[in-house]
Amino acid sequence: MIMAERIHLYDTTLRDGAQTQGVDFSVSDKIAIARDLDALGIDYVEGGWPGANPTDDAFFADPPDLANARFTAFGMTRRPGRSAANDPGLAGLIGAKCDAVCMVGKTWDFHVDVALNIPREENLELIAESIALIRERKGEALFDAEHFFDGYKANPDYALSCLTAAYAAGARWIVLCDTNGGSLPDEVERIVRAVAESIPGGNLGIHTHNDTENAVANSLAAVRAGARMIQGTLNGLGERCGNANLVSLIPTLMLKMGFETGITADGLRRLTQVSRGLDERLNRAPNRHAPYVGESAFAHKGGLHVSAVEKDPTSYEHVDPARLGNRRTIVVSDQAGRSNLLARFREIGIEIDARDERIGDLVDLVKRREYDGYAYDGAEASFELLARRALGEVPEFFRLQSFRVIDERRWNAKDELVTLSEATIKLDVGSQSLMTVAEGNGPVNALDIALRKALLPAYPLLEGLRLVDYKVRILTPNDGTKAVTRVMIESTDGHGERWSTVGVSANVIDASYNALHDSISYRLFRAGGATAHDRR
Ligand SMILES: CC(=O)SCCNC(=O)CCNC(=O)[C@H](O)C(C)(C)COP(=O)(O)OP(=O)(O)OC[C@H]1O[C@@H](n2cnc3c(N)ncnc32)[C@H](O)[C@@H]1OP(=O)(O)O
Ligand SMILES: CC(=O)C(=O)O
Repeated sequence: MIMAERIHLYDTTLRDGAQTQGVDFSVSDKIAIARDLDALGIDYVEGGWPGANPTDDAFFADPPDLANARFTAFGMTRRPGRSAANDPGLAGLIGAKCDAVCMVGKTWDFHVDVALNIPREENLELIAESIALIRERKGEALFDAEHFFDGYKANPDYALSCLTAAYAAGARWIVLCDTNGGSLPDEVERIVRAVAESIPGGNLGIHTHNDTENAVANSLAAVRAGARMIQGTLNGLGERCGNANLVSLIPTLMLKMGFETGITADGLRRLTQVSRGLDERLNRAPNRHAPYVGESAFAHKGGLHVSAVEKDPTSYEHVDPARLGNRRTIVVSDQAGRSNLLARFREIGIEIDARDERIGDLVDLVKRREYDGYAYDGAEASFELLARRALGEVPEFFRLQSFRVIDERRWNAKDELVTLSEATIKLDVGSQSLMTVAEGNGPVNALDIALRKALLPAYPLLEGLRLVDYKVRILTPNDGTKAVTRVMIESTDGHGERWSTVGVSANVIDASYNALHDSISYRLFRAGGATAHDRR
């Protein structure tokens, strides 16, 4: 049996990822992320730079126990004018509780001249002495060759002599860094091949940045040329435009290029969860379009696509989403055909004969409503109601007679400027006519409160219903303040269930009411809805 070649995965989310503008990990974030990476099967988890800030000091003073990964500290070669043994930076690395140390060193003559401002020979001493000391005191030293590709293009002999100094001093991995992120895949492949020939036996790694949107492609080019370690981050976090995205690289290496990594098939199925878990921690919306793990990565919208996917998913899927822990979704919109509707019906549990003529009517209705501004591909609950109403399955839980909303902006008794809204709503629930009034901090909030106040006695299960997201989009911007607006609402029942609804109107309050009406109707319908208002 031919054994697959092994790629070693080195994660720098907690160090280069922490250099992302707007990202600020706490110690507990770092602990949780390190554990996720370890459970995934990453070989090296770089925890940060001990000595650089109190968070990293605290993290390295009491690091998490990792079952598989080598917990790694990052730092730089010694400062000029000091011995390695007397360098405070190296002392911090030696004192850190870790299994390995990765040190960045200069390899571009321009940087040695300008940033360090020392003779080029001296930089070779910085590298060799620092690597040798770390190797002796910590067991494993890795060398991040900063600006290697720019350095090689400017002065190949000098750039290579820096690598040779690190290798001869005992660096286990020599990692070639595209620090400014400006290299292209053909250059990376050519240069890595040349290095592999110049330093035979050296374990080469690659560390790329995404400044030309080529960090993943550059990492793969380096692997083609012989690199066997990839440094990258979860979701491509990192300085400026980010680092190579390990979440994209891992499945490509394993499922397409046939490499072995420390990640098992079970680990791979955790990838979607790990990627989205990081976004959750950072309070960011996950990228729907992220390859392999995004919500849209296996979402089929075009009618032709869905028709074929229904027959065999491999017709429009390059890998099985289940292998990444992701799932297939079928989207209904104005790009849909009968197949989209039938697939969605199956997903939501509607049983209908594929030849039923109401399906064609519903396709036409969806297309007309999308033309008017509705967007059902982001409002699954509104689509389900539309479909079930067309099939006569949704009762009228309440009927609006009228609503009125008043906004008031005034100075209060404390001489502060306040804006308050008041909504009055009249509606029928069964044979009862009701009227309620409520105040809110804005017109939609007041309307929402008034609506629920009226409905709660008849439908107590609405108690936990909350709006978690509210988005307004102007659909006809050229109409100025007369523009048609689309409101998308995301609601929760307070027990983890979430659903999205949509409303469209030239009046933003009216559009909001439509979306609220669908949100409440959907909640009542899902609670068993086909019977009337007295459900509790
Ligand atoms: C390519 C990369 O992403 S490498 C990682 C970059 N990440 C970070 O910088 C985040 C953590 N850094 C820090 O907290 C701080 O920069 C520290 C604690 C490391 C150093 O802080 P300071 O001592 O205040 O120095 P400062 O950051 O202003 O400048 C860096 C110094 O290191 C020197 N230096 C840079 N690279 C190296 C190197 N490989 N070897 C030795 N010295 C170096 C610079 O020449 C500069 O020296 P100077 O002050 O004599 O001009
Ligand atoms: C080491 C590193 O982060 C870089 O060169 O980009």
